[in-house]
Amino acid sequence: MIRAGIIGATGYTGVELLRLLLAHPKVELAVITSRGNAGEPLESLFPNLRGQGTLVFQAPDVAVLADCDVVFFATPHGVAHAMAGELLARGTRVIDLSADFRLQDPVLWGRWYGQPHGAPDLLPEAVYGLPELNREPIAQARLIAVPGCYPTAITLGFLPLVEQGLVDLHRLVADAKSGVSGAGRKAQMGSLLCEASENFKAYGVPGHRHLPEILQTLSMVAGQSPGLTFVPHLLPMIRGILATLYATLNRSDVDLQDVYEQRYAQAPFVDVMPPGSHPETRGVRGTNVCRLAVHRPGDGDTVVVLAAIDNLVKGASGQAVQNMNLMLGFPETLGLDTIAVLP
Ligand SMILES: NC(=O)C1=CN([C@@H]2O[C@H](COP(=O)(O)OP(=O)(O)OC[C@H]3O[C@@H](n4cnc5c(N)ncnc54)[C@H](OP(=O)(O)O)[C@@H]3O)[C@@H](O)[C@H]2O)C=CC1
Ligand SMILES: CC(=O)N[C@@H](CCC(=O)OP(=O)(O)O)C(=O)O
Repeated sequence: MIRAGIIGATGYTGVELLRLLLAHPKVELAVITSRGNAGEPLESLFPNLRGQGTLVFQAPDVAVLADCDVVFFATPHGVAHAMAGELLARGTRVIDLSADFRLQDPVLWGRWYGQPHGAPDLLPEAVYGLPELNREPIAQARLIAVPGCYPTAITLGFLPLVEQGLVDLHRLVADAKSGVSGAGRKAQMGSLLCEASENFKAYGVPGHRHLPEILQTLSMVAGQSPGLTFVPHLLPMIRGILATLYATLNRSDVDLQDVYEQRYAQAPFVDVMPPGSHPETRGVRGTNVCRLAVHRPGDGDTVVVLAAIDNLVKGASGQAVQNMNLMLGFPETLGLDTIAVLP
């Protein structure tokens, strides 16, 4: 058994990690942290987890966490900057769900996140934890930057087209919709029931911090910088992201369905649906699966890709566990073979 710790176990991605790791056959959950609820038993915050052992929340303390083989950061941006270096120095692997190590350029990170990068010395060893792209580097890594939720759906959707140079790189469009849990559990006006229900809106049109993250990956794959218009929206639901992606084909003699099926043939968590399909968020709710469908309306030169994920699972905690499995040499799907919850 490996010993795991979760920093920020009271938040939405933290409790999703709890749900997955408590059921993981190779993991002993050793430390769960909360600053405000230290000393409280697990079930006092999460009654659904009553009966799942005797875990008690503890204050985040590197000396205690360093006894773990792997520590997950399910914390706001900047927290992993401050603590990851010491954990790594003490031999603990780090899987960070925040954006702290996603951008390779610390100056660019500072511009988008509004604070100076707190651990630029660690960036060279951080591996971007998208298993469908970086399976081998992840297996060798000590420090993983788990991709953001929108970047997971959008990158997986565009990847086959961009890798094979099938589309005009300067005219990519990602129209993406997220449930409210994407904003986290902390109190904020936009997440209130009266604000977020019976409403549907776009946000971040002038620039969202996931844009540089998506561009970093697609540029690396394409060998040049693409042009991407990314518009996120907030949907009146709790979980899920649906990304509708548009691109202009630069050749017409290609079987797009075959391209997608071949690209993801070895990816256990990417489901390329049959031609004509429309993936939906409830079809992935509670699972680590990204469901994709590729369309070419009217056999024209526009390709439309639909990508559905659960933002808290494939978009965060499930993907983090998938990374842990690869890092520790476990089967990639261990503890993640859950079936979607309806409705
Ligand atoms: N929600 C989502 O869909 C996704 C979120 N992410 C990222 O994952 C991270 C966590 O997100 P989410 O779970 O939504 O956030 P929440 O706001 O729901 O939870 C954050 C947790 O971090 C803890 N925390 C806050 N500040 C500190 C600190 N200084 N030191 C230690 N712990 C701290 C809090 O616990 P306490 O106050 O009890 O200590 C809280 O439980 C964020 O970086 C987010 O951007 C990534 C992909 C998707
Ligand atoms: C609906 C919603 O608010 N979603 C969040 C993104 C989810 C997230 O937390 O991503 P990071 O890990 O990159 O911060 C947002 O748009 O800011």
